[in-house]
Amino acid sequence: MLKTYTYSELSTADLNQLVLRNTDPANAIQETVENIIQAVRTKGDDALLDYAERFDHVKLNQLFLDEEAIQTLAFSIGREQQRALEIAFNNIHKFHQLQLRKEKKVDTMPGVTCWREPRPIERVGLYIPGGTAVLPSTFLMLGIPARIAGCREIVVCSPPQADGKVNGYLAYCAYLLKIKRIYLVGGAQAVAAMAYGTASIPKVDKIFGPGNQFVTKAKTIIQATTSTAIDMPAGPSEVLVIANDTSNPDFVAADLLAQAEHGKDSQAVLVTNSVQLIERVNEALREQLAVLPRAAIAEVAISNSYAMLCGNLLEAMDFSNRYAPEHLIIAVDEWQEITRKIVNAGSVFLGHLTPESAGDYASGTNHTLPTSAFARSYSGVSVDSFIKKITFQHITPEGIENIGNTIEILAELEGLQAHKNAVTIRLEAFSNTDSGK
Ligand SMILES: NC(=O)c1ccc[n+]([C@@H]2O[C@H](COP(=O)([O-])OP(=O)(O)OC[C@H]3O[C@@H](n4cnc5c(N)ncnc54)[C@H](O)[C@@H]3O)[C@@H](O)[C@H]2O)c1
Ligand SMILES: N[C@H](CO)Cc1c[nH]c[nH+]1
Ligand SMILES: [Zn+2]
Repeated sequence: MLKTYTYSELSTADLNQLVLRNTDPANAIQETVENIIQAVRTKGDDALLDYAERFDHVKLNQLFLDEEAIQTLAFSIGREQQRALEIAFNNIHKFHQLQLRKEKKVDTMPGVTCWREPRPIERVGLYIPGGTAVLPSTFLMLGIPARIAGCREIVVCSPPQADGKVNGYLAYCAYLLKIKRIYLVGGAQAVAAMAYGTASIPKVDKIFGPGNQFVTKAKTIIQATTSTAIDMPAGPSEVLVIANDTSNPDFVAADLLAQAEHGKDSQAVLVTNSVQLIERVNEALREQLAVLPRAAIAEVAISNSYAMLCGNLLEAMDFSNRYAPEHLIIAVDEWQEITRKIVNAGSVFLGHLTPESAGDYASGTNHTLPTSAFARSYSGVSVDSFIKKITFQHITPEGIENIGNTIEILAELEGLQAHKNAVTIRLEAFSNTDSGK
């Protein structure tokens, strides 16, 4: 089961190696993805149709589902599932709506007023994974903040299923989000299509959404080589659970497996000060894997995962901060005391009754989160991710009097005479006419 490392026995180099999640050491994925991007740029829709056949094993007649097709699929699902998606929609909406806060204007000097105003990113692309599992919840996690932000055009791509459509749950999310078209494109080719545009798929300003290694690699290449931005690298799922003798080993094992079942490249890390807990969690993992439908996937992920034995909870938190997990679960009685020590994490789950699945689906927080240690510098998706904040300023006659000389001196010391002149000319005009606007 989980291989075990002892924190105090590891050198800094060993620790760095353990927290490094380089999923493409031979650069094989990089090469594949570069080729896909190039094919989409040169062959457009034809390349997308070819890739649907090659990777998704489906021959498509057209690259999208229209409003009527979406409506039919949406209402083919059960009432219980509709209700659950609606409750999730409402909770996610409630949590995200609060993120639209108006900022105050500030007078930095009398007559010099500065402020910021939000404007939605006009054209956004949402990628909804659909390879090993279709994730309608991801559609809500991306579509709701995009709608709250007020984005004008929302382009949605998801891999086609075997019947050449998307599943009904995804269609029901489109209905809730008032999205009238879904493009049947998956993987790196979807990212390339939204970055460059094709005859069918509009080019967008920013691409959002998680995905497998091909999707994540495509996003990072697009970010570096085009003017299309990305939300963040949100690749294979990860969880780090901090636990001790107060933890329930069955709950801990369940949380580790919940992320392990996402994909063979997922990682689940247990950090604890208790050897006994590691043994119990291993036992529980065996029991739960025996009845898990996706055991074949989860077992590979667990074999690439590990337990870290620490001296105490502070050391455990220190390791967690180095690892910067996408999801951090603190499954101990003393969670309140150590929460203050969190420096790096995408989303945090506190106590024994807060499974990570709550945030994946329905509590309200966003599940599109930075992976591969990017939680050191990125936040998860929020309404802010769909907005630009533009700065504004206005200077009155009193203001230019107050600040003018400072600007002149600073422009002079940088040797930028034209900058200085833009102020001097105004001060002179103002002093000549004794008027200003
Ligand atoms: N970090 C987050 O916020 C977050 C959220 C949800 C899901 N996830 C992760 O998203 C991932 C979803 O992955 P998935 O595979 O199920 O779906 P996916 O939609 O990301 O990928 C499926 C596509 O991958 C492409 N593909 C498959 N094999 C290929 C190959 N050999 N060469 C080139 N392209 C190929 C195909 O085009 C296919 O349509 C999982 O790893 C999951 O952990 C992360
Ligand atoms: N755990 C994933 C983020 O890493 C999100 C998800 C969607 N559905 C289930 N889980
Ligand atoms: Zn999940």
